Amino acid sequence: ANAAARHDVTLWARDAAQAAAIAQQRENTRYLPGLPVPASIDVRADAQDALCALAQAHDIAIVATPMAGLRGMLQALSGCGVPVAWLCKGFESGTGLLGHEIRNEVAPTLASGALSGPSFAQEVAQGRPTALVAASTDAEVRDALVAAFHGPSMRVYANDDLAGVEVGGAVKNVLAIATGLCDGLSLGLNARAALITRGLAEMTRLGVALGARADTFMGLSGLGDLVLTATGDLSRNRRVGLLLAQGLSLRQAVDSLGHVAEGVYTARTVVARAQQLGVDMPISRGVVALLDGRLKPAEAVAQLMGRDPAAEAG
Ligand SMILES: NC(=O)C1=CN([C@@H]2O[C@H](COP(=O)(O)OP(=O)(O)OC[C@H]3O[C@@H](n4cnc5c(N)ncnc54)[C@H](O)[C@@H]3O)[C@@H](O)[C@H]2O)C=CC1
Ligand SMILES: O=C(CO)COP(=O)(O)O
Repeated sequence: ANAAARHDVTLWARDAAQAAAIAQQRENTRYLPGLPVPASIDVRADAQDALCALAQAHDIAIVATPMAGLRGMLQALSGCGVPVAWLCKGFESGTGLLGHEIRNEVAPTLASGALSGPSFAQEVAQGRPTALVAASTDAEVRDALVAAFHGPSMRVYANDDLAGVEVGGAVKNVLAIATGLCDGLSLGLNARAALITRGLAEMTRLGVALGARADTFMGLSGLGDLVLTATGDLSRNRRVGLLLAQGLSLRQAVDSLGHVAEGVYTARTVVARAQQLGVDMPISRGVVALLDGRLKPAEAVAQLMGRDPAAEAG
């Protein structure tokens, strides 16, 4: 809706029935109920092999699937000659790859990037003020994203550190599960601030080891999205933590959301990649132990607090 105020926008959905319902009702009742889909947005469900033609009618294609759908969408859109940006935040299950690493595998020459930062979809759709980061190593992609989305209710900042922006978006989901758990166990505001701050430190360590710049993590996709997701009750990842603290099983928690909580699928990869690189990520490790059922919520907290003293930096 934000982009549609100034540009021709086509919304493509893989599910024809859902596309028809959105087109007719002018509302996505399943995923964003109560928020109008502007009449100017053309809603379609063309076959996937017709996606290229659809993309070529526009300046940029935006992929808004969970991480699990990104590979297929990049395959479908590679070779269309249209820049592509994804909104997904996470590491791909199975391969453990970030979005740009998937792109390197399936479409290495595709002009592409990520649009990320603190942005609950509901608030964006309501037109509330939001700031995003357009990340790409390709200046034309950054410019295309700014041209598409920068407007009265949305500021879009450019950043060429795609790896850093992607690590921020992926790791904050894992840390939001931890913070939801902390709040669900009523551990207090001191504990929440400590988790967010130490979480930012471990996110930054992993990002720098993966080639990102440390300052990126002080920006919108690092600190910004971490604060939003860890403290905002609209977050699905935070809700997973809150529900686990109430004693629900992981399956019950995930099923009750009705939406993807990427941190659940990303946590193991974060820890595995950190271990390969010799990076210590105690909070993420605790989340994985909890998700795997190896620790109960209170035991995960005790393990975190029981570690040896350490220097704050480094
Ligand atoms: N909802 C939010 O506030 C924000 C979400 N994101 C990220 O965007 C991504 C998508 O999130 P949501 O739209 O909120 O998730 P969602 O669970 O609400 O909706 C996912 C949509 O993708 C479709 N889908 C699922 N698997 C697919 C696949 N394999 N191929 C194609 N389509 C598929 C579903 O049918 C559904 O329409 C996630 O990576 C999330 O982290 C980023 C910023 C904000
Ligand atoms: O990424 C988001 C906001 O920037 C959405 O977070 P959740 O997926 O936890 O709802």
